[in-house]
Amino acid sequence: MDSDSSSVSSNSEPEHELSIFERIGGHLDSFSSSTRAYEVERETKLTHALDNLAGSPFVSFENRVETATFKLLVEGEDAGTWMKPVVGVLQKHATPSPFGRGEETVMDPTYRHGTELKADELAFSLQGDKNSQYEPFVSNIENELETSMFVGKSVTLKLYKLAIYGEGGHFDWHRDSTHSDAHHGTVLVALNTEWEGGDLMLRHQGVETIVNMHPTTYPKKSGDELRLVVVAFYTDTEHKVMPVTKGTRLVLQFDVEVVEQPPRDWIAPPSYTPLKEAVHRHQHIASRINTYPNLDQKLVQAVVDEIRELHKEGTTVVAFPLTHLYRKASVKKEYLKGTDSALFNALENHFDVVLHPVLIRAIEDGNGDDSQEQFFAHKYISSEGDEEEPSYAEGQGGGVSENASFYLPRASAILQLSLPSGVHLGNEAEISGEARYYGAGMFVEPKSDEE
Ligand SMILES: O=C(O)CCC(=O)C(=O)O
Ligand SMILES: [Fe+2]
Repeated sequence: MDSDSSSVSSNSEPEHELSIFERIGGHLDSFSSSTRAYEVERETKLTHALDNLAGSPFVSFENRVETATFKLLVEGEDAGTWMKPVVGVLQKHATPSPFGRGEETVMDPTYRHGTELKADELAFSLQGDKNSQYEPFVSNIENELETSMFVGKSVTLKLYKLAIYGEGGHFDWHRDSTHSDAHHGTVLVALNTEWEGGDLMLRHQGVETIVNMHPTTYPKKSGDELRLVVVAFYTDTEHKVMPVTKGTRLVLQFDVEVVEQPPRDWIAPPSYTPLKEAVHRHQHIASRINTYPNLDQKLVQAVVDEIRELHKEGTTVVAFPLTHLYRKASVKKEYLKGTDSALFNALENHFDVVLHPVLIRAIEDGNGDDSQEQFFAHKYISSEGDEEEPSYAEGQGGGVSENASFYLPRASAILQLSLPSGVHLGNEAEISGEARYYGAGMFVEPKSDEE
């Protein structure tokens, strides 16, 4: 196993942010009981646009399903297992890989050099073999993608081919062809062979990332367990395979088909409330999945358009959470990170945008099976009074702001606003309900000179 290739970098830095948050959590000033609440809206066009922006353009993770029993059969012939493939048998049946240049499909070893086996030539278990873990392996990947790249959608994996790269094998920069309207992603999984070189490179918004696809071994009492690395990217992500300098690289390629549907319960039992589920998802991603920021201008524009629409319909203040956590004093334009910064800059061209620390309050409504969480957002106002906002500080607590809403996405921001249990909040007794979520929000109004 070659372990010295570049490793995947992660931008999620959740430990860091949560620990900052934990530190400031102890010092939080009291909430003003006079702040008006913002009604929280979920599952709207704007929250979906924010979810799309929060979706990572590519991810990688280890699949923990045991693959040792997976066989490899080519046209019925035994070609070993995923753990120990018999390269010679695979090669015997494989055909050279072409690629599309304009309208033509061509062979050009200077651009692409490798062979492949199509899905219908392959099988992973003998007929009637009931012990195969292949189904769980696939659904594990589907579930992970529904929490990371395709939030709020339903995902199906379809085996497309097995790519074989011997010494000198490579594939220059390209985007994958799509095979159906529903086909929006590619999943790659390298089988357990020895190879050097052959790095997979991904390019998104001009930023190149190298992903180490070598399987990892996990020591277990019952013997070492092999864990395969899963890489997934949107079909329009440019990628490339560097020349293999030694050995053979075998890569399974799957098409990811995406359906607009509520996702399966990937981790949460039915009794889980949406926010509990969100917290789980965040912890899960933080500990298991490498994600990357998405700064796609089309997705940013979709958010701009949606906000304009809401203003037109009479919601004068459109607010939503930031993706990252910040120290309270750092909730300022100049400190914004990644997507938050890109979005703020884009919105500022069209609207008046204000940043403000926010608390999301969840109130349990009813009990037992009928219990539902109701959400309210509050601007966090320091007890020093220097940040009081007259328009939202009048009246007694519990009032709901009119013509203003807080839009809570499924995925992005609220996950990082979630409070680790056990952190004590300064003076939470002043508001009813359980104060669990902190962070900051963007408050977007029409430009005042346009009114
Ligand atoms: O083998 C790989 O890692 C990727 C191959 C690829 O990009 C393709 O065949 O389209
Ligand atoms: Fe490709």
